[in-house]
Amino acid sequence: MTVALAVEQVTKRFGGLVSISDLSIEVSPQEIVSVIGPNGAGKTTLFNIITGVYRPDSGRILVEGNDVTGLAPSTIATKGVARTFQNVRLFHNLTVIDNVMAAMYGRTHAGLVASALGLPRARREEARVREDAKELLSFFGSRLMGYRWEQPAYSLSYANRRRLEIARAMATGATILLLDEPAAGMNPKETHEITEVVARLRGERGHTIVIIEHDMHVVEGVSDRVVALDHGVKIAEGNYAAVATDPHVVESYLGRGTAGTK
Ligand SMILES: Nc1ncnc2c1ncn2[C@@H]1O[C@H](COP(=O)(O)OP(=O)(O)OP(=O)(O)O)[C@@H](O)[C@H]1O
Repeated sequence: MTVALAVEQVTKRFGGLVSISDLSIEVSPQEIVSVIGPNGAGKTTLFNIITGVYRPDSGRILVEGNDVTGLAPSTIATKGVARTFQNVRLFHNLTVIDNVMAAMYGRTHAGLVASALGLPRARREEARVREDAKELLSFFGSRLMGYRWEQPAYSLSYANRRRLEIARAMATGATILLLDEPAAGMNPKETHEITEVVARLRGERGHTIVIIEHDMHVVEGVSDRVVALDHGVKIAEGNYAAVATDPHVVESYLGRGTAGTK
């Protein structure tokens, strides 16, 4: 089976600092892989390299076997990779449904401009995209129900804004989702829900998922495999139990008491 996402011997330096060092990770289709590690370990840099924000100094990124290293972020997005951010990024003045539709327009024919001009074909397409957006939002059940669809994003609770960010990533049509700390800032109930959402993204929608997460309950709950980074180096990889008890991981990360506290 083709590997969904491959990070091959990637190194990234910023000046004298090696942020990612000779890192290799393979993610199978519909696998959920968590990336853990202390602040500054290189987790966000890894996402930035996969999505084309940064070009690695060496190494390659393969999506479904195709080399995407050095391609523009917008091009890599069309290859089926979408991400969410640690700090939520939405169109805050747009409604919930318009946020989702805007993400979908990247893959429709009419596009936003034609739609804004109200051309007939564009109107038909807009109606179809709106239905797709509603169907997609129904994935989040009562949390993003009908009465919320016309509310501006800024009026949503923090947890709902995070859900909407995931909805937007799904709306791009991506198969591979990179989720940057989806449970950050959430209370225990919301954290539990997010764990279920991540599992359902794979189970019901067939997504392949890479997740950066500090909350070890979430990591334990969702991961097929865990990769631990420290100073840009992979220090452990395996199932949750193996990585969470790995002496190097305990010493560099878990032992500091920084994990699972958010
Ligand atoms: N654009 C940049 N310029 C210079 N240094 C950078 C840049 N981006 C990241 N770094 C450095 O690379 C290292 C890894 O940072 P990164 O943000 O990837 O860590 P992280 O594991 O995501 O941390 P956190 O848990 O705090 O988000 C850090 O030392 C950081 O200062």
